[in-house]
Amino acid sequence: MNSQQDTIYANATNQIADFQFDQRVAGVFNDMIRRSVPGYAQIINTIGDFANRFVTPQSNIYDLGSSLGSATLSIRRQIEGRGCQIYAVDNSQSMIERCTENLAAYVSDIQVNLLCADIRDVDINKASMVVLNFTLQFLPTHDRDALIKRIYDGMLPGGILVISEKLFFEDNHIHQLLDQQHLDFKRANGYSELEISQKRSALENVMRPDSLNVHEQRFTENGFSHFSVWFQCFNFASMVAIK
Ligand SMILES: Nc1ncnc2c1ncn2[C@@H]1O[C@H](C[S@+](CC[C@H]([NH3+])C(=O)[O-])CC(=O)[O-])[C@@H](O)[C@H]1O
Ligand SMILES: O=C(O)C(=O)Cc1ccccc1
Repeated sequence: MNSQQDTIYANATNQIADFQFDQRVAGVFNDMIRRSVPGYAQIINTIGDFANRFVTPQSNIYDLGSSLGSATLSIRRQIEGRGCQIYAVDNSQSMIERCTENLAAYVSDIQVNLLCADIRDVDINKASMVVLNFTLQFLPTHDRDALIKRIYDGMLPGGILVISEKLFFEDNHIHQLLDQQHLDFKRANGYSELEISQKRSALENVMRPDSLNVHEQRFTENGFSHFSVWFQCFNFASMVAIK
Protein backbone atom coordinates (compact mmCIF):
# COMPACT_ATOMS: atom_id res chain seq x y z
CA MET A 1 0.00 0.00 0.00
CA ASN A 2 1.84 3.15 -1.08
CA SER A 3 1.37 6.54 0.49
CA GLN A 4 2.71 10.06 0.29
CA GLN A 5 4.72 11.37 3.22
CA ASP A 6 2.60 13.10 5.87
CA THR A 7 3.51 16.82 5.95
CA ILE A 8 -0.01 18.05 6.80
CA TYR A 9 1.05 19.93 9.95
CA ALA A 10 4.55 20.90 8.76
CA ASN A 11 3.76 24.59 8.14
CA ALA A 12 2.62 27.03 10.82
CA THR A 13 -1.11 27.82 10.63
CA ASN A 14 -2.96 30.58 12.49
CA GLN A 15 -6.17 28.69 13.10
CA ILE A 16 -5.86 24.92 13.47
CA ALA A 17 -9.07 23.28 12.27
CA ASP A 18 -10.44 20.14 13.95
CA PHE A 19 -8.88 16.95 12.57
CA GLN A 20 -10.90 15.37 9.74
CA PHE A 21 -10.45 12.23 7.67
CA ASP A 22 -10.57 14.20 4.44
CA GLN A 23 -8.87 13.73 1.08
CA ARG A 24 -5.55 15.14 2.30
CA VAL A 25 -5.41 12.83 5.29
CA ALA A 26 -6.52 9.81 3.24
CA GLY A 27 -3.65 10.48 0.80
CA VAL A 28 -0.98 10.28 3.51
CA PHE A 29 -2.75 8.07 6.04
CA ASN A 30 -0.57 5.00 5.67
CA ASP A 31 2.55 7.05 6.45
CA MET A 32 0.77 9.03 9.18
CA ILE A 33 -0.49 6.06 11.17
CA ARG A 34 2.76 4.08 10.93
CA ARG A 35 4.82 7.07 12.17
CA SER A 36 2.28 8.02 14.86
CA VAL A 37 1.05 4.77 16.40
CA PRO A 38 3.65 2.54 18.05
CA GLY A 39 3.00 -1.12 17.28
CA TYR A 40 0.61 -0.46 14.39
CA ALA A 41 2.19 -3.03 12.02
CA GLN A 42 2.26 -5.68 14.76
CA ILE A 43 -1.40 -5.00 15.57
CA ILE A 44 -2.44 -5.31 11.91
CA ASN A 45 -0.57 -8.62 11.53
CA THR A 46 -2.01 -10.02 14.75
CA ILE A 47 -5.56 -9.09 13.69
CA GLY A 48 -4.98 -11.50 10.79
CA ASP A 49 -3.80 -14.19 13.22
CA PHE A 50 -6.91 -13.67 15.38
CA ALA A 51 -9.04 -14.00 12.24
CA ASN A 52 -7.41 -17.32 11.43
CA ARG A 53 -8.22 -18.56 14.94
CA PHE A 54 -11.74 -17.16 15.41
CA VAL A 55 -13.46 -16.76 12.05
CA THR A 56 -15.97 -19.56 11.49
CA PRO A 57 -17.32 -20.76 8.11
CA GLN A 58 -20.15 -18.68 6.54
CA SER A 59 -19.91 -16.00 9.23
CA ASN A 60 -19.51 -12.22 8.86
CA ILE A 61 -16.56 -10.05 9.81
CA TYR A 62 -16.86 -6.30 10.48
CA ASP A 63 -13.99 -3.81 10.19
CA LEU A 64 -15.50 -0.63 11.68
CA GLY A 65 -13.60 2.53 10.74
CA SER A 66 -11.66 0.66 8.08
CA SER A 67 -9.70 3.64 6.65
CA LEU A 68 -7.44 2.30 3.87
CA GLY A 69 -8.36 -1.34 4.58
CA SER A 70 -5.18 -2.54 6.31
CA ALA A 71 -7.04 -4.67 8.88
CA THR A 72 -9.46 -6.00 6.25
CA LEU A 73 -6.54 -7.05 4.02
CA SER A 74 -4.79 -8.75 6.92
CA ILE A 75 -7.99 -10.66 7.80
CA ARG A 76 -8.83 -11.56 4.20
CA ARG A 77 -5.43 -13.19 3.64
CA GLN A 78 -6.12 -15.59 6.52
CA ILE A 79 -9.66 -16.76 5.80
CA GLU A 80 -9.70 -17.80 2.14
CA GLY A 81 -12.15 -20.62 1.44
CA ARG A 82 -14.32 -20.15 4.54
CA GLY A 83 -17.29 -18.66 2.67
CA CYS A 84 -17.32 -15.51 4.80
CA GLN A 85 -18.13 -11.91 3.97
CA ILE A 86 -16.25 -8.90 5.30
CA TYR A 87 -18.04 -5.59 5.90
CA ALA A 88 -15.56 -2.70 5.90
CA VAL A 89 -17.25 0.51 7.07
CA ASP A 90 -16.01 4.10 7.08
CA ASN A 91 -17.84 7.41 6.88
CA SER A 92 -15.02 9.15 4.98
CA GLN A 93 -15.66 9.01 1.23
CA SER A 94 -11.95 9.70 0.57
CA MET A 95 -10.93 6.71 2.71
CA ILE A 96 -13.49 4.48 0.97
CA GLU A 97 -12.18 5.44 -2.48
CA ARG A 98 -8.57 4.63 -1.59
CA CYS A 99 -9.61 1.49 0.24
CA THR A 100 -11.42 0.28 -2.89
CA GLU A 101 -8.15 0.58 -4.85
CA ASN A 102 -6.14 -1.18 -2.14
CA LEU A 103 -8.53 -4.13 -2.01
CA ALA A 104 -8.58 -4.45 -5.80
CA ALA A 105 -4.81 -4.87 -5.86
CA TYR A 106 -5.09 -8.46 -4.55
CA VAL A 107 -7.25 -11.40 -5.64
CA SER A 108 -9.37 -13.21 -3.08
CA ASP A 109 -12.44 -15.46 -2.95
CA ILE A 110 -13.70 -13.48 0.05
CA GLN A 111 -16.27 -10.79 -0.73
CA VAL A 112 -15.61 -7.42 0.88
CA ASN A 113 -18.60 -5.07 1.16
CA LEU A 114 -17.26 -1.54 1.48
CA LEU A 115 -19.82 0.75 3.06
CA CYS A 116 -19.53 4.51 3.29
CA ALA A 117 -21.64 4.83 6.44
CA ASP A 118 -21.61 5.81 10.08
CA ILE A 119 -20.66 2.78 12.18
CA ARG A 120 -23.50 3.72 14.57
CA ASP A 121 -26.02 2.94 11.79
CA VAL A 122 -24.69 -0.37 10.50
CA ASP A 123 -26.52 -3.65 11.20
CA ILE A 124 -24.27 -6.27 12.73
CA ASN A 125 -25.20 -9.93 12.51
CA LYS A 126 -23.66 -13.40 12.45
CA ALA A 127 -20.29 -11.88 13.33
CA SER A 128 -17.46 -14.16 14.36
CA MET A 129 -15.09 -11.18 14.40
CA VAL A 130 -15.47 -7.42 14.81
CA VAL A 131 -12.55 -4.99 14.61
CA LEU A 132 -12.49 -1.46 16.01
CA ASN A 133 -8.87 -0.58 15.26
CA PHE A 134 -8.42 2.96 16.64
CA THR A 135 -11.99 3.99 15.81
CA LEU A 136 -14.04 4.04 19.06
CA GLN A 137 -11.93 6.95 20.37
CA PHE A 138 -13.43 9.17 17.63
CA LEU A 139 -17.07 8.54 18.63
CA PRO A 140 -18.72 10.91 21.12
CA THR A 141 -18.26 9.31 24.55
CA HIS A 142 -22.02 9.00 25.11
CA ASP A 143 -22.42 6.84 21.95
CA ARG A 144 -19.77 4.26 22.82
CA ASP A 145 -21.83 2.03 25.14
CA ALA A 146 -24.68 1.63 22.66
CA LEU A 147 -22.28 0.64 19.85
CA ILE A 148 -20.56 -1.99 21.99
CA LYS A 149 -23.96 -3.39 22.98
CA ARG A 150 -25.06 -3.61 19.33
CA ILE A 151 -21.78 -5.32 18.44
CA TYR A 152 -22.27 -7.84 21.26
CA ASP A 153 -25.84 -8.56 20.15
CA GLY A 154 -24.71 -9.16 16.55
CA MET A 155 -21.89 -11.52 17.46
CA LEU A 156 -21.92 -15.31 17.42
CA PRO A 157 -21.09 -17.09 20.70
CA GLY A 158 -17.31 -17.43 20.92
CA GLY A 159 -16.80 -14.48 18.55
CA ILE A 160 -13.98 -11.97 19.08
CA LEU A 161 -13.98 -8.18 19.23
CA VAL A 162 -10.52 -6.66 18.71
CA ILE A 163 -10.35 -3.05 19.82
CA SER A 164 -7.27 -0.84 19.70
CA GLU A 165 -7.18 2.59 21.29
CA LYS A 166 -5.00 5.38 22.57
CA LEU A 167 -5.34 5.28 26.37
CA PHE A 168 -5.97 7.86 29.06
CA PHE A 169 -4.36 7.06 32.42
CA GLU A 170 -6.10 7.96 35.67
CA ASP A 171 -2.69 8.30 37.38
CA ASN A 172 -1.50 11.65 36.05
CA HIS A 173 2.18 10.80 36.63
CA ILE A 174 1.86 7.71 34.42
CA HIS A 175 -0.25 9.64 31.89
CA GLN A 176 2.50 12.26 31.48
CA LEU A 177 5.27 9.63 31.31
CA LEU A 178 3.63 7.55 28.56
CA ASP A 179 2.53 10.64 26.66
CA GLN A 180 6.17 11.84 26.62
CA GLN A 181 7.32 8.42 25.42
CA HIS A 182 4.79 8.63 22.60
CA LEU A 183 6.03 12.10 21.63
CA ASP A 184 9.61 10.76 21.57
CA PHE A 185 8.39 7.99 19.23
CA LYS A 186 6.94 10.65 16.89
CA ARG A 187 10.15 12.71 17.03
CA ALA A 188 12.21 9.60 16.24
CA ASN A 189 9.96 9.08 13.19
CA GLY A 190 10.80 12.54 11.87
CA TYR A 191 7.92 14.71 13.10
CA SER A 192 8.98 18.23 14.17
CA GLU A 193 7.82 19.98 17.37
CA LEU A 194 5.55 22.16 15.21
CA GLU A 195 3.94 19.16 13.51
CA ILE A 196 3.45 17.44 16.85
CA SER A 197 1.87 20.44 18.55
CA GLN A 198 -0.37 21.46 15.62
CA LYS A 199 -1.71 17.92 15.23
CA ARG A 200 -2.28 17.73 18.97
CA SER A 201 -4.47 20.87 18.78
CA ALA A 202 -6.37 19.47 15.79
CA LEU A 203 -7.14 16.24 17.67
CA GLU A 204 -8.11 17.88 20.97
CA ASN A 205 -11.87 18.11 20.34
CA VAL A 206 -12.12 15.07 18.10
CA MET A 207 -10.33 12.17 19.77
CA ARG A 208 -11.15 11.39 23.38
CA PRO A 209 -9.33 8.36 24.81
CA ASP A 210 -10.87 6.32 27.65
CA SER A 211 -8.94 4.65 30.47
CA LEU A 212 -8.38 0.91 30.54
CA ASN A 213 -10.84 0.65 33.46
CA VAL A 214 -13.57 2.33 31.42
CA HIS A 215 -12.97 -0.04 28.50
CA GLU A 216 -12.98 -3.13 30.70
CA GLN A 217 -16.15 -2.05 32.50
CA ARG A 218 -17.90 -1.37 29.19
CA PHE A 219 -17.16 -4.87 27.88
CA THR A 220 -18.15 -6.68 31.05
CA GLU A 221 -21.32 -4.59 31.49
CA ASN A 222 -22.36 -5.37 27.93
CA GLY A 223 -22.05 -9.10 28.40
CA PHE A 224 -18.61 -10.13 27.11
CA SER A 225 -17.31 -13.23 28.93
CA HIS A 226 -13.57 -12.59 28.55
CA PHE A 227 -11.46 -9.44 28.25
CA SER A 228 -7.73 -8.73 28.11
CA VAL A 229 -5.17 -6.31 26.80
CA TRP A 230 -3.01 -8.34 24.42
CA PHE A 231 -0.65 -5.53 23.32
CA GLN A 232 0.50 -2.25 24.78
CA CYS A 233 3.21 0.20 23.81
CA PHE A 234 3.23 3.45 25.81
CA ASN A 235 -0.30 4.93 25.68
CA PHE A 236 -1.53 2.71 22.83
CA ALA A 237 -3.17 -0.63 23.50
CA SER A 238 -5.01 -3.37 21.70
CA MET A 239 -7.58 -5.45 23.56
CA VAL A 240 -9.71 -8.52 22.95
CA ALA A 241 -13.23 -9.16 24.21
CA ILE A 242 -14.76 -12.59 23.60
CA LYS A 243 -18.51 -13.34 23.68
N1 LIG B 1 -18.77 7.42 13.18
C1 LIG B 1 -17.95 6.87 12.27
N2 LIG B 1 -18.44 6.02 11.33
C2 LIG B 1 -17.62 5.46 10.40
N3 LIG B 1 -16.29 5.69 10.36
C3 LIG B 1 -15.77 6.53 11.28
C4 LIG B 1 -16.55 7.16 12.27
N4 LIG B 1 -15.76 7.94 13.03
C5 LIG B 1 -14.51 7.80 12.53
N5 LIG B 1 -14.51 6.96 11.48
C6 LIG B 1 -13.37 6.52 10.68
O1 LIG B 1 -12.53 5.78 11.52
C7 LIG B 1 -11.20 5.82 11.03
C8 LIG B 1 -10.26 5.99 12.20
S1 LIG B 1 -8.60 5.54 11.82
C9 LIG B 1 -8.78 3.78 11.75
C10 LIG B 1 -7.57 3.03 11.28
C11 LIG B 1 -7.91 1.69 10.62
N6 LIG B 1 -8.90 0.95 11.40
C12 LIG B 1 -6.68 0.87 10.41
O2 LIG B 1 -6.57 -0.20 11.01
O3 LIG B 1 -5.82 1.29 9.63
C13 LIG B 1 -7.75 5.73 13.31
C14 LIG B 1 -6.87 6.89 13.44
O4 LIG B 1 -6.76 7.68 12.52
O5 LIG B 1 -6.23 7.05 14.58
C15 LIG B 1 -11.16 6.94 9.99
O6 LIG B 1 -10.95 6.42 8.70
C16 LIG B 1 -12.50 7.63 10.12
O7 LIG B 1 -13.01 8.14 8.89
O1 LIG C 1 -0.79 11.20 16.06
C1 LIG C 1 -1.20 11.07 17.21
O2 LIG C 1 -0.80 11.82 18.11
C2 LIG C 1 -2.17 10.04 17.56
O3 LIG C 1 -2.60 10.05 18.65
C3 LIG C 1 -2.56 8.96 16.62
C4 LIG C 1 -3.31 9.30 15.40
C5 LIG C 1 -2.92 8.69 14.21
C6 LIG C 1 -3.58 8.97 13.03
C7 LIG C 1 -4.66 9.85 13.03
C8 LIG C 1 -5.07 10.43 14.21
C9 LIG C 1 -4.40 10.14 15.40
